Amino acid sequence: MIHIENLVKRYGDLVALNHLNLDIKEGEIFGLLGPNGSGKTTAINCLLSLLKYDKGDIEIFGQKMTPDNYEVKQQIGIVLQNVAVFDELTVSENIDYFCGLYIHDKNRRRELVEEAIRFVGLEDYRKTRPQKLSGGLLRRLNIACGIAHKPRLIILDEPTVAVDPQSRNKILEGIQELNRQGSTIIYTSHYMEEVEQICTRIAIMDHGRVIASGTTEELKKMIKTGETITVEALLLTEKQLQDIRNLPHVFDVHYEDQILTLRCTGAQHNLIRILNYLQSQNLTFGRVFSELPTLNDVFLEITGKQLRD
Ligand SMILES: Nc1ncnc2c1ncn2[C@@H]1O[C@H](COP(=O)(O)OP(=O)(O)OP(=O)(O)O)[C@@H](O)[C@H]1O
Repeated sequence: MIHIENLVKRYGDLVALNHLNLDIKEGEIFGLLGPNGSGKTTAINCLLSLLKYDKGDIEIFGQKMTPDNYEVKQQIGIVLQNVAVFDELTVSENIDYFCGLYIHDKNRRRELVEEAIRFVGLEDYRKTRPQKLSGGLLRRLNIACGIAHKPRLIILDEPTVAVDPQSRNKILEGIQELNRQGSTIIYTSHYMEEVEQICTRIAIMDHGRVIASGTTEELKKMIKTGETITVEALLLTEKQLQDIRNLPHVFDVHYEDQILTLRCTGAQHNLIRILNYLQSQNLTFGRVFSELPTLNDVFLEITGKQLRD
């Protein structure tokens, strides 16, 4: 459905997109995950022909994307980072206005506006003006305006930045429902938990390039970490740390502020082995937990830095 090939975008000397390649299929909730400044917004703006790029090709629905390809643009719903609604219109009127750009039948539009209001949970605010809405509710209105006409493709650029948990859940549920109803979704975020929760396929970006892509499971299989074990409150000597490093399947040991973090390859009994060792040394310890790899581990192993840096 979307094909991006060798996309290069420079802002002066800064290379914001460095030969970006992406393929997105119909029916996906496709997550574009990357730290701030990795090029997600630039990629979306180029995709929508809102921004000129230096090199590369973009195809949407099998057609070359150009600034005046209105046939393609008609089928895309956009929710950008900056809220763009009219202060002088109410919640319903705003949604009706944006929906009216695509749907001319008044009765059909009434249904769609009502559905969009329910989608984002703004039933109690139909007649409220945007200035009276909290940040989270305003973002929900922004989303309703972008999706009410039920486009074939919906692009959301960091829709949950700075929203309260209730609004965030409502937004994530709404996106999944839109996808069930037939829209393909592109979702950019630097929150890996969100991307992991809703996206069917993910591309991880860094420095304007895709550094890994696949389903969450596929991404996690690309890395060495199979399990991360954390043990709280210990007093470990250098000799003991060395013993721990030498335990089978342990490949990275970090000890700071009396918290021991071990990264192990996927194998059975890693936790038992470390607990047995601690017990054999008569060491006291507090909470112990074992976690499966996260997308942050994927990012960490590929780039050497945390996603949240
Ligand atoms: N108009 C601009 N002029 C100059 N540099 C820009 C401009 N817009 C973005 N950049 C730079 O391009 C790079 C990519 O930015 P972009 O906004 O696409 O990243 P992002 O992944 O969307 O980040 P964020 O999550 O902060 O939105 C960054 O280094 C940014 O500073």
